Amino acid sequence: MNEYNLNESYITDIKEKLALSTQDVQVYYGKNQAIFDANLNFPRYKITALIGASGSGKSTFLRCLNRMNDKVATVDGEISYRGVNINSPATNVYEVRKHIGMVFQRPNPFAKSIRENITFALKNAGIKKKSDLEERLEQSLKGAALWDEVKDDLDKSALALSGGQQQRLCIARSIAMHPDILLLDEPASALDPISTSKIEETLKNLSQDYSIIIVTHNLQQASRISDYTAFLHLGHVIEYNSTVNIFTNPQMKATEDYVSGNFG
Ligand SMILES: Nc1ncnc2c1ncn2[C@@H]1O[C@H](COP(=O)(O)OP(=O)(O)OP(=O)(O)O)[C@@H](O)[C@H]1O
Repeated sequence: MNEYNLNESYITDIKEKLALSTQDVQVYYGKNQAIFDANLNFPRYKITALIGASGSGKSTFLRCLNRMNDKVATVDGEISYRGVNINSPATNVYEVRKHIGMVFQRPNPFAKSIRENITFALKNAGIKKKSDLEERLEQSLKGAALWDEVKDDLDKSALALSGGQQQRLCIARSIAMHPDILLLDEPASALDPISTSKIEETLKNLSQDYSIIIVTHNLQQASRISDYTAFLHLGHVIEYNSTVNIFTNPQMKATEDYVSGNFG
């Protein structure tokens, strides 16, 4: 395996409005440190991809951004969202997740109807009026490009949908809560190429209204859909730049090797 200097990095300065930023984030699983000094600024209404080899810490880092690591890891440092350090123990985790939603690798709809998958959390959040629920249902299914396929089957089980449709339902479930930021952990890796391209198109459209951070193994996917890309190696953010620069003009040897397939 090639040896790279983990203390050198190239992190571009984001001049746009920010959705979220991390300062000196360190993550430990017991005594093992999985993320080292992550300082990243995520721009608003853009898609940022996290790339890197297996075990480089992409999912660990993503999961910090809406406190999903709370019970499994120790996360030090600050994660700033609208002027608040959401990594502080004083911050209400449920409140954080209303603003920062997450979609996982495997589609995980509830074993309920399509309608209930969307309305369940809304009802829990206090939205009771039928017309409001119906409006959110339609809006979010349209946002996830699923409405036309399911509008006549809203009371059918979500589990009867295809994998790709289930994943778009999970995206709809997330956006129904009107979050600001959407985190996605390899949302298309379990899907066929047609479903993958539908998800990519959906995310591109959603980035007009949401700030999106996506973990992907698929370098073509990162270059197709993201505006910025962070390359992680062994828990270190080695390079962060516009996606065009990461793929055509990488500043660090490790990034160059990774994007050109000469890594490892
Ligand atoms: N729940 C956990 N407990 C202990 N160690 C973990 C846990 N989850 C991840 N790790 C370790 O943290 C490091 C980073 O793992 P992580 O899953 O974040 O990497 P990744 O880049 O997302 O990998 P992949 O692409 O394979 O999903 C690895 O060394 C992994 O073994």
